[in-house]
Amino acid sequence: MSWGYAADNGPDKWADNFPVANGPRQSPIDILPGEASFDGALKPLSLKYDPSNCQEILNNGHSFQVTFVDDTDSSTLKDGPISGVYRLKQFHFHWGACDQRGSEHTVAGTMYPAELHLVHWNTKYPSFGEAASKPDGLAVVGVFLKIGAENANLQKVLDAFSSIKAKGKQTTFAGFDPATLLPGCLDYWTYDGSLTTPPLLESVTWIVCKEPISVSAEQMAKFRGLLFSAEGEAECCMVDNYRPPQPLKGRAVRASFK
Ligand SMILES: N=Nc1ccc(S(N)(=O)=O)cc1
Ligand SMILES: [Zn+2]
Repeated sequence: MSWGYAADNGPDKWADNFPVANGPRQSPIDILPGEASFDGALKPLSLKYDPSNCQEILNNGHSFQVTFVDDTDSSTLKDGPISGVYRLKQFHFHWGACDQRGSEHTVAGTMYPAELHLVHWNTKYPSFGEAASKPDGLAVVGVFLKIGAENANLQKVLDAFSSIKAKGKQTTFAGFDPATLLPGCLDYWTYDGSLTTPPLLESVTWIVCKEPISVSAEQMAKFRGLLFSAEGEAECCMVDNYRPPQPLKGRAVRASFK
């Protein structure tokens, strides 16, 4: 049986097949702002995305993701805590069955209803797959979602959900600018971590934005209409697809802001 988020294959069982689950730099973590150290050497994030690189949207049975063409440096992340050029590969979300849970990172124990992950890979390596096994291979920008006003930019993504309700469904998704999902202020916390789903590879420089973006309660309900299950299987709502915070194990969390 493959990994998931249920009692019999969820986060507490992942170490059975992926022993790195108990490694020294696992993600997510609970971010304690009072213990994060301001680092004046941290640069502002430089995110430059080309909407024409947006390719498709798919339900992979764990989340939905929007995938980008990554064969040129036209959609990249630079600066911030990283050196070199990282290319955008995909973005996806994690969310809860109710508005009180769903994010992976927490802030002083506060859980948000959802969390956006923009996944980038270091172009010093030949591909995402190669980069994913290197300690400096990936950089993921995390953005919290908070219940508030309807988010018109996010709605463009949700409008595609009818075509990808079940696991394995995908459809063309063109011309979307992921920069429209970023908060106005790009202050961030950063630490060395991992993928938050199997294979849980310890290759991610995490960059978690302090400022959330808004999502309406009705929009969150649409996330919960997606299915973990494939067509023809017993329907299982795609909710609570988040890993809880993992031990910090001595890692430093730095802040780009005072
Ligand atoms: N296999 N690819 C993955 C990419 C990103 C993440 S996450 N949730 O850490 O951004 C997990 C798996
Ligand atoms: Zn993620």
